Amino acid sequence: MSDEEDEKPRHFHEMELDDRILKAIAKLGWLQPTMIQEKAIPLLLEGKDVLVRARTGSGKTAAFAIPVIQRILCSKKLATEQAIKALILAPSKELCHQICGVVKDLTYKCSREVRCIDIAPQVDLSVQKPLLVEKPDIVVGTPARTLQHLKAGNLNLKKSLEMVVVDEADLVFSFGYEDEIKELMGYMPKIYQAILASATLSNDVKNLKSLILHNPVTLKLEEPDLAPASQLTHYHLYAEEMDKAAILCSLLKLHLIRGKTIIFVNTVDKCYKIKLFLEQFAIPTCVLNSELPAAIRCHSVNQFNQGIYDIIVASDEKSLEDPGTKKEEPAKKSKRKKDKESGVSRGIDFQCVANVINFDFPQDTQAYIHRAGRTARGNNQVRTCFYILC
Ligand SMILES: Nc1ncnc2c1ncn2[C@@H]1O[C@H](COP(=O)(O)OP(=O)(O)OP(=O)(O)O)[C@@H](O)[C@H]1O
Repeated sequence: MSDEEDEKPRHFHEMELDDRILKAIAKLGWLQPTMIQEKAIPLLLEGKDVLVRARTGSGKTAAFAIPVIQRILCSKKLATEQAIKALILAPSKELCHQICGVVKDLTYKCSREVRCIDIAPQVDLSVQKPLLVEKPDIVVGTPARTLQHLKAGNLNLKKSLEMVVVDEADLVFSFGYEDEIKELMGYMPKIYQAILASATLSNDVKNLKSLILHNPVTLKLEEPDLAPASQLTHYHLYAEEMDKAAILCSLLKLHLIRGKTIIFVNTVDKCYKIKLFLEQFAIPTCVLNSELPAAIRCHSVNQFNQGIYDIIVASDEKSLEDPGTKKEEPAKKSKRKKDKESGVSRGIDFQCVANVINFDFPQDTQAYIHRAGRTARGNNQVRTCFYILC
């Protein structure tokens, strides 16, 4: 094969995928794999352990979900018994909900053959037990929740499990899941294929890698952390703190900022202040923060994605925690309960976002990257904007 042919992007239909997966991909409107999917899917189909490092919004979820589904469909041809084949771990309830949604989209032509359940919602264990007794092919959950079911004897992975995926691996340890992951390993079979997906290669990911992966291939794309300028434009506006709300309101009212918009702030209180302020000027908004119950957070993201609201005010105070401080510090001022398993700027797939506004300055480069990563996602070629008010 010539170099030129070698460099040509591959198409999904060249990856020897089941027809039902290809039909689902076509229904999603994905014309060709993203760069990380093109590289990761063939390796995963070969059964290799892979550490997938690619920028936020690059399509990592389908990069691991497609091979997982393909492998299950293949094993179904021979299997006589229904069994749990894949476990997907993610650090927040929103992400688990989202991953399960992607799997469901990709299995819409084979939903009887490949069943997936999300055990992250904090309902009583006994409510989910009957679902697990049916042995769905794929179980998605947070490490803590999965461990609870394993300890309660509702889940038995030792005999049947073939694949383990950890999504947003760099967050798993910083969410305080280190002990749970170590304990979880005791419930795994000796041999399984493991996949770690992460937007960054932190020390936490390296620790997780040595804990979970065996002789892995590390896929680290040589690409910038942020979407290219053809997809994403960055602007900054200088403003006094007290003028920022009025400026924001004017930009929206004058339609200088158009389309679906995420406004990031650094605290939960600010989230409500901005919402109330904008609503005084008849600008409807919804809010997202770690003090909202999980079901409401998922509802807010759905409402935004369905276009019921064009503006969401999100506080990503979780990502502001020092990743080095693994243990949760006792809340100093607020008596309100924050959900440890919530994630706002990390991994959430807000759909068709035209603008991201940093009402509060992101605390560090990673926060900047992850906020920016809520827009210009996948192969979306529509130009989007990232504003900073500082
Ligand atoms: N091949 C593709 N073509 C077009 N769009 C795609 C493709 N694959 C995934 N997408 C879309 O790209 C968006 C981002 O995908 P995904 O959430 O998997 O990214 P990610 O790399 O996991 O990001 P993050 O690190 O923020 O979690 C989604 O809306 C998804 O539907």
